[in-house]
This record gives sequence, structure tokens and C-alpha cells, in this order.
Amino acid sequence: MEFTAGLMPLETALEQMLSRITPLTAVESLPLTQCFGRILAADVVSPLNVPGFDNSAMDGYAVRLADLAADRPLPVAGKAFAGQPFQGQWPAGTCIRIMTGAPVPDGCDAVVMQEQTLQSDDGVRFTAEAEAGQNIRRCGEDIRQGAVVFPAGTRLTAAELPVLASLGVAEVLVVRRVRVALFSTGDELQLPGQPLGPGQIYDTNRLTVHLMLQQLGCEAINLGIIRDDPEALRAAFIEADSLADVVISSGGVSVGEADYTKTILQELGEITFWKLAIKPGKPFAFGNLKSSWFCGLPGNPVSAALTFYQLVQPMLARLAGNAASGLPPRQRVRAACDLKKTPGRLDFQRGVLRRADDGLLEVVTTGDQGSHIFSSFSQGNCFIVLERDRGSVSAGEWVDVEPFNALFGGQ
Ligand SMILES: Nc1nc2c(c(=O)[nH]1)N[C@H]1C(S)=C(S)[C@@H](COP(=O)(O)OP(=O)(O)OC[C@H]3O[C@@H](n4cnc5c(N)ncnc54)[C@H](O)[C@@H]3O)O[C@H]1N2
Ligand code: MOO
Ligand SMILES: [Mg+2]
Repeated sequence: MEFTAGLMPLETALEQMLSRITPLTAVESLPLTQCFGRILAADVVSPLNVPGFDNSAMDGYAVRLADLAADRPLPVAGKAFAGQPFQGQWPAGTCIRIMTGAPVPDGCDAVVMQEQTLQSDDGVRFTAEAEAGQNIRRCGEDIRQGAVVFPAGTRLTAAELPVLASLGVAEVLVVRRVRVALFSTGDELQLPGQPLGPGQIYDTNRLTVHLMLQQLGCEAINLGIIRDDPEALRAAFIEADSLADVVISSGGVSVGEADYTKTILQELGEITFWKLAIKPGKPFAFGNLKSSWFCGLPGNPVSAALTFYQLVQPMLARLAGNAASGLPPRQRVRAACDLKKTPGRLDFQRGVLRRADDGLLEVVTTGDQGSHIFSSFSQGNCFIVLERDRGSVSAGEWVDVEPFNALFGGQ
């Protein structure tokens, strides 16, 4: 049986973090090409209709239904191109040659696609029934002038930014980027590219955090590796606090004799909470320094990535004014194998979500779930989220999964 008394549930921890944090108020106006991943600071109200006019969805002929009823060839009275509307009078008993995207001429009931016509010297014959409105894209059917297109708090991606371009918007008001200072702690840590001494390992957490911050559109201030020495740590905390909105460290938050993170946090600021009922990630610490928020990620690489993902990411989203948490929804699927679990902590195992032979989704473990097995993130594509009080799972039982690829920059 695990020792789990006094551990805070994940939801309570997240609530405490989010309730303390207010979004940044500083904003800047940027051209759309620089807005990827940024958060809208004000509602965008559409200055126009999109489409801006009724236009053709096909290359073909603009017709009046009354003329088609007569069932004789219709001479072509003119042409309409995208960017070059038909101008002039449209005589009864004729049609207009029209291209995709061209404004439909006044009085047009329908556009008949070219493939449903026969052209001859007498004019155009129509080989299929035409319905009123067919192949006409109506003014404002995508976006109405005056409508709120995106509310403040929307994260701008390649889905939203082209919509703003379609409205003729060139620059948009976004929240300034969240500044995050990060460092790793540990006497055993070495930089990749350098030879390893006895007992040393390469620093991976700083890269994980740096990449995840990039992915979230934050400004990352990377302060390197800090030794397990209270003096050095104190100096790093003070520098980080002076530079950033949020300070993120990894390592040194447990109860070992070189675990100084909490001591320094308490000395320079306050600890809001420490120790969560989650696995991995139990010793995660949250608090504040003089002018910044502080997140102490556990040193084990999977624990660091998981706590960043589940707690720091939603917190950064809130600070950036992002209305969405950024976490994908959980879904319930069948476990395709047994899963080992001890009751006491909410468990985030790594799994592979896949389609079973019967077409339904199922999940299978990536294997060893130790919090040092970082390769489980590239072998898997989701967390298998097992409830706190649940014990081991047998194949065929239902479990929650939460896809995680997005934050790692995958598909
Ligand atoms: N007596 C107890 N010991 C431990 C407990 C506990 O409850 N009681 N919790 C364990 C859990 S769970 C975790 S998680 C770790 C957290 O440890 P720390 O945050 O203090 O981190 P360290 O001791 O500095 O390192 C732990 C582990 O991770 C490796 N590490 C650290 N930083 C990095 C890095 N930047 N890149 C790669 N690997 C890193 C480090 O070498 C250690 O192996 O505590 C348990 N102990
Ligand atoms: O919480 Mo630790 O993160 O179980 O390895
Ligand atoms: Mg430790």
C-alpha cells in the first residue's frame, strides 16, 4: 500500500492555481503572420460580409429559371469572371457565361455547371433540371457583417488567422507573450555534447520544458543547469523572478538531502501547495516569488513532462488570457491489455490508442511505466487516466484516455 495521506487531488491543485492567476493585461498589435499561437486581446467584429456578394460556385452559366422553362437554347449574352463582373443589361432569353468566384449577375436564379450543358451555334442547352439558388454562394453565408467572429481569448492558429485575412484585417490586438524563465537543478546533470563524468546524466527536462513553451507561444528564458547548492539556487531564483512572469524549475522538490527547491521557494516567496495525488508527478510544487509564479516540476523526466502538461499548461493558458485550457477531452475506450495500478493516486499511464478490428477504439500500454521511461511518450499517443481509487485493470474494462501528441508537437 502506498503512502498517500495528505496528497492533494489534481483538480484541487489546478483550481487553486487558476483561481490565483489573473490574465496579463499588456497587449500589442501585430500583423497576422506574427500572430500564430497568440491570444486575441479583444473581440474581432466583422467589418464585412463573407462572401461579400452572391457568387458562383462553379464554372458554367448563370440562368433565369423562367428562361429554362422555355426549353430552347439560350444564347450567351456576356461573361462574368472572378474579379471582372458582368456589366450591362442581361436580355431575357439569354444566359451569362460565368466562372467560379464571379459575382452572379442581377436577376440570376441559378448557375448550371458546364458539364450539364451542350454548347452550339444556337446557344447553350441544359441537360439537367436546375433548382433555384443552385451553385450560388450567398453574400454573408460564412460571416455576417457586425458579427463577433472570434471573442477575446481565442488562440489564433492556421484555422483562425485566414478568417481574419478574409475580413481584410491586417493587424490584430493580441496579449503579450508570457515570459517564462526555466532551469534544471541537479549536480548529476550534464549538457548534451559534453562527456559524462561518473554518476552523471544528460539534462533532458530543460529541453522538454523549452519545447513545450515554444509550442504554447511563450517566451522561454533558459537559465541553464543549476547545481544542488542553496547559494546557486537562491541566485537562480532571484534572477528568474526578475526576468519572468513564471519561473519553472525541475528537480529537487522531493525529500532528499539535496532537494533544496522548496526551502528556497519558502525563503524568497510562498508555497501554495506541494505534493499531489497523481502518478507520476507527486512532488510538484506551486507558489510565488516576489513578482512571478513558481512551478517546481519533479526531476523524473516523465513526471516533469506530465505535470507541465496537466498543470503548467492550463496555468500558462490562463495567464495568456486563453479561454481554453488546451487539454484535450478525455474519452472512454476499452483496455486491450491488463494494466497494473495501486489505489491512492490518479495515474497517467502512457498508452497507444488505436482502432480495433471491430472498428472501435482501444488502448494498449506502452510497457514499463517508470517515471524515468521518457521513450514512452514517443511510443505512445495518449495518457491512460486511471481513477485515484481504482486498482489494476483487466483487459476488456473501460478506461479514460487523453491524447497527448499535440503538446509534443506531433499529429
Ligand atoms: N523518500 C522519497 N523519495 C522520493 C519520493 C518520495 O515521495 N519519497 N518521490 C519520488 C518521486 S515520485 C519523484 S518524481 C522524485 C522527484 O524528485 P526531485 O524532484 O527531488 O528530483 P531529483 O531528486 O533532483 O531527481 C529525480 C530523478 O530525476 C532525474 N533528473 C533530475 N533532473 C533531470 C533532468 N533535468 N533531466 C533528466 N533527468 C533528471 C534525477 O537524476 C533523478 O534520477 O523523487 C522520488 N523520491
Ligand atoms: O511522482 Mo514520481 O513522479 O511517481 O516518479
Ligand atoms: Mg530528489
